Amino acid sequence: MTFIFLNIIIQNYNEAAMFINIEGIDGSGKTTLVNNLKNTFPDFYYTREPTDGFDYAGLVPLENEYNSILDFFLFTYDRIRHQKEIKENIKNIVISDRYIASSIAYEGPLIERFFSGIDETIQYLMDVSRPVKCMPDVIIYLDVKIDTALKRIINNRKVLKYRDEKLSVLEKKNVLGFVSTYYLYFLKNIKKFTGTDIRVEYIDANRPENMVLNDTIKIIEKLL
Ligand SMILES: Nc1ncnc2c1ncn2[C@@H]1O[C@H](COP(=O)(O)OP(=O)(O)O)[C@@H](O)[C@H]1O
Ligand SMILES: Cc1cn([C@H]2C[C@H](O)[C@@H](COP(=O)(O)OP(=O)(O)O)O2)c(=O)[nH]c1=O
Repeated sequence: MTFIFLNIIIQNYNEAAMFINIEGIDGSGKTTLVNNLKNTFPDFYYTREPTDGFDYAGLVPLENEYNSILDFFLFTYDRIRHQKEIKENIKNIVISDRYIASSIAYEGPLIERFFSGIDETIQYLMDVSRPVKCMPDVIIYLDVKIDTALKRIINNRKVLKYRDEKLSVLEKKNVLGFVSTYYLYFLKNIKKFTGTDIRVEYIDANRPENMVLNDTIKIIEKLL
């Protein structure tokens, strides 16, 4: 009996590893941070959204007034398929470059027009996200000034993503303003919207990448 009991404890312990999301607007430095983390914590499992199987062709141009509803469901469909990969690796520590908070932040502002405001919008998006069973234990948000992020994207010729090719820099700046508002509101009220105790950590990502990395390492080491 003891052996079975011990085995259950070990199993639960393994499943109780950690799922960390790295979030932030385009150009906040998520990909750079994740690449640096891979050198520091090579044994963690790294993933990202949109996943490699994402249906970019399904996205509709921004000018289509219903694009955000369709985009939200495309990203959520991608996330539901992503569950298997996360569950299979959760015995370890899983780090995802973007996850559910990205859908709230990017699709929320454009869907708000169907609702009375940000609260009702986010509540709706979380309701239709119920098939997403893996929720993060920790969200690390890279907080960056929009102008700083835009400069990084443009200077490094990081094409404004698929939906953004047609946007002027000013329009993209405007979009990222709404995205930041939704990100910060969602994260500030994370317990209300998710019903779970997700730990949120904010990192000043305006600073050089080594400082962002060091802060992140300190956060993760405290969690281990
Ligand atoms: N802390 C930083 N300071 C200055 N430049 C950075 C920093 N982090 C990333 N960059 C640069 O900014 C650009 C966007 O970074 P990236 O990691 O791709 O951002 P994201 O994945 O959040 O869109 C890259 O060219 C990268 O080299
Ligand atoms: C995961 C996700 C990403 N996105 C957007 C954010 C990015 O602008 C774009 C592509 O993400 P990504 O390839 O990660 O670009 P970035 O380097 O900016 O992080 O997809 C959503 O709109 N909703 C989502 O659910």
